[in-house]
Amino acid sequence: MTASQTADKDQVFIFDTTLRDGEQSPGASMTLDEKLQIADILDEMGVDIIEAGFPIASNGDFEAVSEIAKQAKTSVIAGLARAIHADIDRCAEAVKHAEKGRIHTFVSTSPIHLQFQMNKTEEQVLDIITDTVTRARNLIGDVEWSAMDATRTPIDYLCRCVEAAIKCGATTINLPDTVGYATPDEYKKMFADIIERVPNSDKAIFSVHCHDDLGLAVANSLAGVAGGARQIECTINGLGERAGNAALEAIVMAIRTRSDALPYASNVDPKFLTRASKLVAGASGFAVQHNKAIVGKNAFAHESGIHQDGMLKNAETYEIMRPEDVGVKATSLVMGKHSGRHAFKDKLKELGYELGDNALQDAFRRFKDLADRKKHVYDEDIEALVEDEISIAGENTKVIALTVIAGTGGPQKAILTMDIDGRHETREATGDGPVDATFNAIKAIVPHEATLQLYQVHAVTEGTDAQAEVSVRLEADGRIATGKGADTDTLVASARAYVSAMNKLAMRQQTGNPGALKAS
Ligand SMILES: CC(=O)SCCNC(=O)CCNC(=O)[C@H](O)C(C)(C)COP(=O)(O)OP(=O)(O)OC[C@H]1O[C@@H](n2cnc3c(N)ncnc32)[C@H](O)[C@@H]1OP(=O)(O)O
Ligand SMILES: CC(C)C(=O)C(=O)O
Ligand SMILES: [Mg+2]
Repeated sequence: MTASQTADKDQVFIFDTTLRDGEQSPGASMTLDEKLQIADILDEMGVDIIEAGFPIASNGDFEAVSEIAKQAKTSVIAGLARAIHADIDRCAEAVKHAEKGRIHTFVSTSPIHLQFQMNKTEEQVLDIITDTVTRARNLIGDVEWSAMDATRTPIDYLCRCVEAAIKCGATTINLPDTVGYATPDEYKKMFADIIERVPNSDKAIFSVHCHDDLGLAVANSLAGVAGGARQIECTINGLGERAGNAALEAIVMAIRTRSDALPYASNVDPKFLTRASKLVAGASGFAVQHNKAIVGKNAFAHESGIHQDGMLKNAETYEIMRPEDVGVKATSLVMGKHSGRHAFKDKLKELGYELGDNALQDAFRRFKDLADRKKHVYDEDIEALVEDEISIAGENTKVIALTVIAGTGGPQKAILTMDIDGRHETREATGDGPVDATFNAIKAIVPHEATLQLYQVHAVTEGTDAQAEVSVRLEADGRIATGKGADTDTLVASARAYVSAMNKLAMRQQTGNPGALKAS
């Protein structure tokens, strides 16, 4: 594989290490079946190289790399190996089933790693590089060599290591920011310097591999590419050691979306990104944070009124990517306390309601009140609210305020204020339970003799903050009327439902006056 130029854009190779570095996240172990599914989608989406595991680590890892190697259609399948013959041989054994296999061998180069992890001198490590890269190259034509902790390695020594690896046949040179320490400028300069100083640097493709300890993994990866690297090592959802690796989806979409500033091309088809993200989240058990770039639940969702208004006028006002390009069906305008009238009206239209100006204003005011009290406002909530609004529109007897004192002490007491033809009246009443007290308070304000035939409550949605939808059926003079009320407070919904039934009954008696209701 060689770096090529497509028109005015340089090709960057995407190297996915979800199944190796990603799986190194504590608690993210995946089964063989899950790994095969993930590898399959990575292959299909156009990932150039899949690092399928670390074959010496366990028999399970060996089997996973071998099986993925067998199933791969177009991707190169790589396995990781320390700078140890046994690791390299085991890796070669696992990737040999692939049409295109790669051994990825690595060794530490930084002073702190040489002293404490490896207990070796610089010269000893140089000999190890020569020995192990040569061994790998004798087993396979595609060898990647990585300088573990490259970004904390003195540049002169790093140049010598890279030179030795290329001399022994490494075709890819990876300079990882193993501990997520680099800044973008430093990382870019490191690549530019090494590529300029190392003899035969053009014989290998240089690769970035960044960790997110300082939240700079994607920025550093792109900076490394600006410095001359043409392979990017990354993971789906940024899964990986500690704070994770650079997120593949962010890299791919940054390159596509800002092709003006980042003149590179990748083979990855972004339509698969959402599916791949869900698959990895499910297999690893690491849920994706809602505000994660590209694949987070909120990446294409808007709740605030000003943004929703902008989105309805032109999606480019607040979105720099099209959701369908990354496999998301559509942008969602989430109704909540920050939403405005434009989005509310649009939502009503979607739900099949066309309200007049006044009804719309009333419904919007009630929606805002509801959103203040309720964490999630679902379509069903809005439907219940609008149905309630429609049923009381034009009624001249309305519930204004209700306070109920309930509990074990009894008797339960309701203090109710109602609007009757523009006049406010307040009464207190007790009852056998809070609903009975509430209905007695209504009767105290509007004395009538209709009888209650049915009282029914159901929750509009799930959760303790769900709206209650109450149905009340009243009967008078052989006529029957049913009223509905909806509110997060079951008693308020009950009062509304009762008053609505009362109003309807009065209309049916053609008096229009609930106070005129008589018992049959
Ligand atoms: C930055 C990275 O992501 S590096 C990859 C990290 N991933 C993993 O470690 C996951 C898989 N690892 C494993 O299953 C195990 O660690 C194994 C099988 C590789 C090794 O297990 P063990 O032999 O029990 O060794 P252990 O893990 O305790 O210690 C690591 C040994 O490897 C050595 N080592 C570490 N990196 C390298 C390297 N690149 N090349 C050669 N030796 C290395 C260490 O110095 C230490 O050797 P020592 O025993 O002589 O001190
Ligand atoms: C093994 C290497 C490439 C690595 O994962 C790192 O240095 O972070
Ligand atoms: Mg890593």
